[in-house]
Amino acid sequence: MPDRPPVPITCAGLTRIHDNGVATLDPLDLTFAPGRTTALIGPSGCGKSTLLRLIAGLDRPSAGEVLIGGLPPARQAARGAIAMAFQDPSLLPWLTLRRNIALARKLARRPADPRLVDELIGLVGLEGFQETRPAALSGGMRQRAAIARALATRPQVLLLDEPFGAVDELTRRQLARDLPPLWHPLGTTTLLVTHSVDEAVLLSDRIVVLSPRPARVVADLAVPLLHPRLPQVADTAAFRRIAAQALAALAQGVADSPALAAQ
Ligand SMILES: Nc1ncnc2c1ncn2[C@@H]1O[C@H](COP(=O)(O)OP(=O)(O)OP(=O)(O)O)[C@@H](O)[C@H]1O
Repeated sequence: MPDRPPVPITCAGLTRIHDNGVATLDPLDLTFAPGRTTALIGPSGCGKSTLLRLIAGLDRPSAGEVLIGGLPPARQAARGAIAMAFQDPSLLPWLTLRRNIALARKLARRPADPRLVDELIGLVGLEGFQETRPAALSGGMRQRAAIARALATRPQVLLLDEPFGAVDELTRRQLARDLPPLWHPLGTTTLLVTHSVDEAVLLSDRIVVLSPRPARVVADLAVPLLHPRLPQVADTAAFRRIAAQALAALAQGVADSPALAAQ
């Protein structure tokens, strides 16, 4: 059962213009419903990571605002409500895997829970590596450790930026099957950035397709497939139809992009 209530995320008129003048968001108006999982897909460089960083409170918008359960991201981050697993997991090199994950709970002001920590390590397939330091883990293992670390805080908001990028295909499928049941019962509002359309359909309740930079919403697709989803769902007509719609929207966004059309 959730011990903290599910929260919505609202982005209103959100723009980020970097110091070099690069504008990443068009501005964006998006609301993410409490407890739902949304996949964000879009061409490389369109602004997906920028959007996630703004929602995480790691960056500030040039205009507009993000509210999480009515509060600014920095306030929610300070109370340990937000957890992230990014492409390049920043595990502390001097701590073992178990201690890295336990520390995340401490930083999120959650009581120690060694059983949960070990359970998560097992679920991401790192059983036996509890006392190993990050340097002795492969890139894919470190990514899985980062996912366990994010889930260990029992967050209200979970931000996943290409979390399976360095993970092999079979392990990816296993994680896609095993991980969502960990955050669904908590009512975690989850955003997943991925380059894989199939991963987006498999893991999410909704897919937001973004255009090339500056990102605007090209399509907003519901994924009305029942949970839990076994990998075989990818062979169903409903799954393939949604994947085809997402792919077509991606292509349309690129075709309609003024920047690319001018090249
Ligand atoms: N700190 C920064 N300073 C200047 N430009 C930046 C900065 N961060 C990002 N950008 C630019 O903003 C744009 C969007 O970057 P972002 O990382 O958000 O894209 P993305 O959609 O996540 O890309 P990818 O799918 O390749 O990871 C890119 O053109 C990038 O060069």
